[in-house]
Amino acid sequence: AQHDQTLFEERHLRYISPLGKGNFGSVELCRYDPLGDNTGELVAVKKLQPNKQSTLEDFQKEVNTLSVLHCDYIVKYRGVCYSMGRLSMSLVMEYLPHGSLIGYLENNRHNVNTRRMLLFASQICKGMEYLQTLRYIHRDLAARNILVASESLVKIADFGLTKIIPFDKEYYRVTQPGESPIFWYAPESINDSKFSHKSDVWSFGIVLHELFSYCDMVSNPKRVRIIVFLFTNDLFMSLLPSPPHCPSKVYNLMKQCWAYDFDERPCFSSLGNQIETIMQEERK
Ligand SMILES: C[C@H](Nc1nc(-c2c[nH]c3ncc(Cl)cc23)ncc1F)C(=O)NCC(F)(F)F
Repeated sequence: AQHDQTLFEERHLRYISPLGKGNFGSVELCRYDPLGDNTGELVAVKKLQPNKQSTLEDFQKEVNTLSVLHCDYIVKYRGVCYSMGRLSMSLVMEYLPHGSLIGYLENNRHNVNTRRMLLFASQICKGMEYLQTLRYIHRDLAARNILVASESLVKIADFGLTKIIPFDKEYYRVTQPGESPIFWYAPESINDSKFSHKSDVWSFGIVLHELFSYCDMVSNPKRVRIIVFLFTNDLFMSLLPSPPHCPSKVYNLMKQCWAYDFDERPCFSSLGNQIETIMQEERK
């Protein structure tokens, strides 16, 4: 069947439109149409844009990472497409028409209620728990990197910064700090370039805040800059205030994720359980 095809021939990959720019490359909507009759499947194709940071080696790592991830809450790998005689390659992934969580929350405020946000949060937790079983750290968990598959399913995407934690350590120290927006970074990641499952948990707390504030906080960069200024100047980070109408139990989850000491932050399985409990109560 075409679905387990991992090699896509460039001549059948029809460009349709741009989707966006990621960490190291741009993603385009294409149709893989070997029959040439527009019956082929739509796919999201990530092309490497070599610049000072990103190299083919980084991109190859991203491809290798995604190709081994099999989880309902992670965007599906479809295969690769070589062009220019294997000199350049593209990553072919499933195309999810609802796009990223940021756009979805902005355009669907009315029908995204607390229960749906909790459902999305629990799915992101499950995806992160799965990643952790393989010792992967995402390092760029943010609403912009979450895809909406349907009104009841979200998936984690963009594994451009993902690293494997060495077997003998509980964290990964990055040599060259990238250009990722530090607003989602844990203190130890900003101060010591240290990344771990617990720094992903800190970012998850920010994603929870994005979810429950319909990504409003992100869209007013003034507030974001003030908070980043406070934070990067080693002043005590005034924790983000609770979003309007956010249940106090959910805000408490966020605050747990933002414990300054990473040992005090909950793990993803604990977060998942706490979210499930809150969901039960929301149902009553
Ligand atoms: C750089 C690319 N940017 C964008 N992608 C898409 C998109 C729609 N539908 C999609 N289906 C599969 C994929 Cl891989 C992307 C999209 N929409 C808007 C974008 F700005 C990206 O990967 N962003 C991370 C994430 F996928 F989580 F949104």
